[in-house]
Amino acid sequence: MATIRTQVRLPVRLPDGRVATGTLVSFDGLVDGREHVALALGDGPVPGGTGPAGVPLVRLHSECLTGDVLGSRRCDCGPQLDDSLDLLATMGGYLLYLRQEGRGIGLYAKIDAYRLQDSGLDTFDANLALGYPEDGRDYTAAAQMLQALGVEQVRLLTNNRDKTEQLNRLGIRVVEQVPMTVHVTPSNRDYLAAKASRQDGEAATLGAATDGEHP
Ligand SMILES: Nc1nc2c(ncn2[C@@H]2O[C@H](COP(=O)(O)OP(=O)(O)OP(=O)(O)O)[C@@H](O)[C@H]2O)c(=O)[nH]1
Ligand SMILES: [Zn+2]
Repeated sequence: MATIRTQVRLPVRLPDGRVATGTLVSFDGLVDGREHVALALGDGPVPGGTGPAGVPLVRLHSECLTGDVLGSRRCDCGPQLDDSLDLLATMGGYLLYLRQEGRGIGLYAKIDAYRLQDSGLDTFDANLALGYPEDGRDYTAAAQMLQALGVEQVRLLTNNRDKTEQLNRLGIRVVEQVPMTVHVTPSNRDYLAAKASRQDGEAATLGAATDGEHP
């Protein structure tokens, strides 16, 4: 069982320039020993909003240094992080920032996988060619974090059915899977297409937005 270790107030700049007051939470006892954090935003779920009152909106965001920090256009993690912060600040809820870089294989391995993708493999075959699973992410620590936060039911912001299924199995009830906008650019088109065709249940074409890019 995990417990809350520390919580601190964290003002965060939202994509539109507004500043929201969040609370950053760290944990003791997480099963994988990684430094995952939760960011609580807003005043909690809005009664009478789009979902059942009292059930918070939650985003499980897997770390992506290239997309989240450096603005890489090879994936759509950065714009999806922005969308999540924007929505969570408005509706209230939690961002769980999970240290699962490269779908769990780590940053250097992801960079190796990118090099293989540049020679023709898709995102999943590149992982397999390096001896890694297509997607090795386990959300047990995420479930522990939610339990420590006192959250037993969630409206989960994702297109990835594996997240929903794992959380349900781990005792966190996903009452609704809320789709994310997919941000398509010329640089991530093949990556998103591979995800859509290879991941069963991935609603990757839902709400697609074409983001401008000047090569
Ligand atoms: N190994 C590997 N990881 C990648 C690649 N591109 C992005 N990632 C990682 O994938 C993770 C994000 O996963 P996505 O598949 O984009 O999205 P998701 O979290 O499964 O699903 P959503 O909840 O719908 O966003 C991050 O940890 C990224 O670092 C890649 O080509 N190879
Ligand atoms: Zn990414």
